[in-house]
Amino acid sequence: MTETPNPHIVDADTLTGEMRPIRRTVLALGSNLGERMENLQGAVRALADTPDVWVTSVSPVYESEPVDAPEGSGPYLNAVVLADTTLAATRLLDRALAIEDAYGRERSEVRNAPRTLDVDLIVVGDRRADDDTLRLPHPRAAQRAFVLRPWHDLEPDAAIPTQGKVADLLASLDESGITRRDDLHLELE
Ligand SMILES: Nc1ncnc2c1ncn2[C@@H]1O[C@H](COP(=O)(O)OP(=O)(O)OP(=O)(O)O)[C@@H](O)[C@H]1O
Ligand SMILES: Nc1nc2c(c(=O)[nH]1)N=C(CO)CN2
Repeated sequence: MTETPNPHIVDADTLTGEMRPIRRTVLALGSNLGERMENLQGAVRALADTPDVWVTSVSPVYESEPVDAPEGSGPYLNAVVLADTTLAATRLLDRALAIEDAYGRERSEVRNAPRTLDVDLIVVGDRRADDDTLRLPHPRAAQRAFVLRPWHDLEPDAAIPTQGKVADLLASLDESGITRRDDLHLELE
């Protein structure tokens, strides 16, 4: 028997223009190659300049030891950006990848190779995705203090859908590898 699609259930990503809902998004930025602060600041500006994306806050900057990275990788600067968007999650991902490219990101066969800029989608509203090109919520965010700590600075009561409260997840992680850099600030003009 073939299933008849329920006309009352609408996939928000298929809606167009003004019909699309506004979604709260959490994006994680990282850089461990080149001018790290310039790369992160460029990413914040590029996100803020993206039509249909409204950046609402930018976290403090953390310096962090590379996690699961090849020998010789340098320390990262990490930060988190909160934004509202009416873009489909797939379009936001396209934009994130284009911003990485604009800041000299080279794609390597080596897993977690050093990079000028990484822009990861952590949460896009309640959107779930589970294929190679897009996984939401980000499957590794719950184990990453360099994502959760700056996010917690902005939203102490935040939660990752199905994975738990950011504060509780952080309590189970070793944060000794991350240091807040109060001498560094990302501007949100
Ligand atoms: N939530 C997501 N955010 C960003 N990229 C994602 C996401 N889910 C899947 N991807 C896919 O992952 C691919 C590889 O991304 P990338 O090389 O930046 O991974 P990574 O940052 O090295 O690893 P990690 O995902 O563990 O942070 C991208 O081309 C993208 O299609
Ligand atoms: N400290 C730190 N380690 C990492 C990071 C990162 O942003 N910061 N990103 C990775 C792959 O995305 C792998 N390891």
